[in-house]
Amino acid sequence: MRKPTPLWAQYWTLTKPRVVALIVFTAIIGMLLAIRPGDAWPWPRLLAGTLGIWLAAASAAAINHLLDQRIDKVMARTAERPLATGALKPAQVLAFAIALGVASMATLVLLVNPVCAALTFASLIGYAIVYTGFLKRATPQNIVIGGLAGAAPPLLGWAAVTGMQREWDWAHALLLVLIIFVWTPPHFWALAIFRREDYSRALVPMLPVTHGVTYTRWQILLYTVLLVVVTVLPWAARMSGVFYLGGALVLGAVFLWYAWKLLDPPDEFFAMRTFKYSIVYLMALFAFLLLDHWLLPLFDAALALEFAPQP
Ligand code: HEM
Ligand SMILES: CC(C)=CCC/C(C)=C/CC/C(C)=C/COP(=O)(O)OP(=O)(O)O
Repeated sequence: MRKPTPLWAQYWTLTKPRVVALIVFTAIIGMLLAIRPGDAWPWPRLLAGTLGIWLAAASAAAINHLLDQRIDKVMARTAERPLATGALKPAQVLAFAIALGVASMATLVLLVNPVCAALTFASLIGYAIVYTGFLKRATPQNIVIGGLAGAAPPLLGWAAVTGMQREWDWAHALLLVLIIFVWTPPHFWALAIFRREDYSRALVPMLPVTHGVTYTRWQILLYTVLLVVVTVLPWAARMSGVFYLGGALVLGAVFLWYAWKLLDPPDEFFAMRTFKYSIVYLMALFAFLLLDHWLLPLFDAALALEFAPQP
């Protein structure tokens, strides 16, 4: 007999821990890119910003569980979620989501800054209410438009550090948002192809259900080409250097290979492999942005010291 899942683990599931981990990772990278080499590190804002953004994303994820109970019960992938199985009651989930949301706003308003708090609140509403409550049920463009909320974290991180006061803050942070925004359709539609029967049974109008698999595969390829183009922009805007550019192009070439092969896949699991690669891709791309911003200047400084003329 299977051991029952402990109560704390049911609440932990509500926070979509793995998705939110990557969301917070992109927010932290937004923070670290906003600090220029030579600036002092604003540790209290970095820590409180990370906590506040995590709390908001976790609150949004819990609201998503609450509003999607009917859908989650019908889909095989989500049928074990705490509300679908009855392990938690809607009132418990609502209380948990409100507690996380209030804690998030208190942290961001009191310890970070109002710009970061307002943008984070807008993302929370964007995902939990606009995407989950309306778009998801209304149009196959749901994840394209709704993707804006999931793409916002680097901007939230950037705002935590700077308050968006300096020249170029918006332009640079929005480039990072644009990358995740364009990444979201290939990320999600690859999974949706594999899980299309789930969505069809739950009457959710995802693209493979409304427009078919072949059309969705072409859309994935189209967005992947666009993604490779937009990932060049941080280099073109002189925000990042050639180390980042090289990494982005290699990662992009592999993503293009997946998207191309998905047009005529070797087996039905290939869409799932493409989905998994999309996650590795985003983690690695943001790691390249960070290494390029922080490690290369340190390396250059060490080299300059080594070869500086001796007095
Ligand atoms: C509207 C935008 C998005 C949609 C519709 C979407 C959809 C999904 C779905 C349906 C799953 C499967 C979840 C599961 O089975 O538990 C998933 C997994 C995942 N997503 Fe997304 N996603 C979106 C945006 C994002 C963003 C912005 C990130 C991070 C920056 C992200 C990171 C992940 C990760 C890391 C997983 C794997 C979770 C695991 O291994 O359990 N997603 N996504
Ligand atoms: C404040 C802030 C940064 C908010 C962003 C919050 C957030 C958790 C975004 C993740 C996007 C996501 C997992 C969408 C899938 O929802 P779905 O309902 O289509 O997937 P499901 O079927 O797995 O529930």
